Amino acid sequence: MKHGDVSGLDKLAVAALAALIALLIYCTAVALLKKDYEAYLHQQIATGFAQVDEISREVLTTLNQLESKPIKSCDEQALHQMRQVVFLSQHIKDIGFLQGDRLICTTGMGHLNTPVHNHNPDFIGKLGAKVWINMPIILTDFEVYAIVVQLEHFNAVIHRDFLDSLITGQVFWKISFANSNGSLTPLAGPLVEAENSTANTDFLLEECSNRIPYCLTVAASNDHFSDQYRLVLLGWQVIAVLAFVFCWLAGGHFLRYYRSTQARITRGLHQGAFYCLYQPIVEISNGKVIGCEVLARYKDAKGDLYPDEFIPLIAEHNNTWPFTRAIIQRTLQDIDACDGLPDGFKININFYPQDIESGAILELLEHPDLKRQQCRFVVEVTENEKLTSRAAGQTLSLLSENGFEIAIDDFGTGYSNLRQIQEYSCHTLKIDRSFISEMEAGSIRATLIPHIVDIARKIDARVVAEGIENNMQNQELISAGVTYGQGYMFGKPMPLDKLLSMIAKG
Ligand SMILES: Nc1nc2c(ncn2[C@@H]2O[C@@H]3COP(=O)(O)O[C@H]4[C@@H](O)[C@H](n5cnc6c(=O)[nH]c(N)nc65)O[C@@H]4COP(=O)(O)O[C@H]3[C@H]2O)c(=O)[nH]1
Repeated sequence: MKHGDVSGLDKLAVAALAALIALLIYCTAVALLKKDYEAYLHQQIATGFAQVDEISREVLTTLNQLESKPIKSCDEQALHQMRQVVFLSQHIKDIGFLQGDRLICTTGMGHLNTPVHNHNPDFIGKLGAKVWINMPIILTDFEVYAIVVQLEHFNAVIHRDFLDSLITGQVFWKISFANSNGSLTPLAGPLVEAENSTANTDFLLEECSNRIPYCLTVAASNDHFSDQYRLVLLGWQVIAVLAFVFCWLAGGHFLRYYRSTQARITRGLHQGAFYCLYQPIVEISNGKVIGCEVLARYKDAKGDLYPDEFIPLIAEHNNTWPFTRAIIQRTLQDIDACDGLPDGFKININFYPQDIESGAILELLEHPDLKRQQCRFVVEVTENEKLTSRAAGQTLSLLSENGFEIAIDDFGTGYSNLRQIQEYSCHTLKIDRSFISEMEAGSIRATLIPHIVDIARKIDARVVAEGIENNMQNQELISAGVTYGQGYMFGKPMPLDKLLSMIAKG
């Protein structure tokens, strides 16, 4: 594959794009890992909720159990039963018995000489339990702040210690009481202290329970995130660097291909970059235009390409028939757009020998427009070994039988087999330009021209001399018996409207 030139700016753009892709890969990976980290934080909150749930379930079950017992006063038997419950319980540190709103005994203190009056609870739970979240309590002989839950005649005291270990991961967290006015009162957790200092809260998640009015908040810093995922992040950094190198190399390769002549040709085929010029074929004695040769040209945003650049590449990449089909289509469009071509006007179209050998060219027989036109379409094909095959001979005969003329291009330079040429009734032999250009030098090749004229006469074919550039060549060709010709002397390849005005001028 022939690659195109890639400028410094192109290289820079590819490097920038590769860097962008690598960055995008890395950022996406980090974003996914952050999501994963957030899921981990959610999990921490869920663990906290589960603990509070477990405690509240134990408290309510215990209080309901006690309530179901026939305890009416605070005698020794009742205290014994209550102490049994405390002993078996995991979280309850003390149980109290109330008459009305007066606490008259507790498992820790026994009978209270002075009953304690309850003040208003902080909240009343959905099942009717009254809850104080920060009640000063005398447990045995020291005062602590505890959570107290009361259901009818009994209350349970829970140490606030459990609040300090609700979440064990290495993250900042806090538990807050949700006040009835919607505000939050922090109760415990490392984040309460950290918030007053320099807590780094790049990640901050807060969830509230819908059963008990409290919320759990967890916060973490980017540093902690990076610590957690150190190895994975390193892995993604390596992947990003590899992605950069890969994209950079692949991008460079793609760009070289994109800029290559081959890629331009392939794109041009789909984008209509090919167009046609028409070179007049004349009667060389009087200059009368009797036909033309269709010559392909290419133009895109990058500029022009000439046949010597694109014709071989099209063959190399097996695009011969799509290309020829596009040229025929373009020619028919041009002809349709202007009238005034004389009847029997010959339109020579160049074909690749491989499309004749493969039979692809037989598609012409299905083309209604090629039959409808008043012109004669001439299949012009360069001498080539492919034309010597039996299949190629049969194809050309079929075309000839169906009204197409056959012209052998660059005659005298290749593989022509006279017997075969006769078989498929070739209509025209085109003498290669090199014979004409060497006429003035009197080369051996130039002396062969009368022989070609003789051959043509024998097979009943016309002779067209290519590349006539001056009158001296023209006169000599007339003397050698050549009737038709084309060349800069009569006209260079030109747009069809110019050819038409040339015909009109006579
Ligand atoms: N120096 C000089 N040159 C003259 C003169 N008169 C005509 N020419 C050039 O000679 C070539 C004649 O076409 P060709 O022998 O079929 O040779 C053609 C033909 O083999 C091929 N080609 C062009 N268009 C097509 C196409 O549509 N299909 C195929 N398969 N081949 C094409 O490319 C070749 C080159 O085409 P072009 O560059 O257009 O070159 C054209 C034309 O511009 C002259 O007086 N002096």
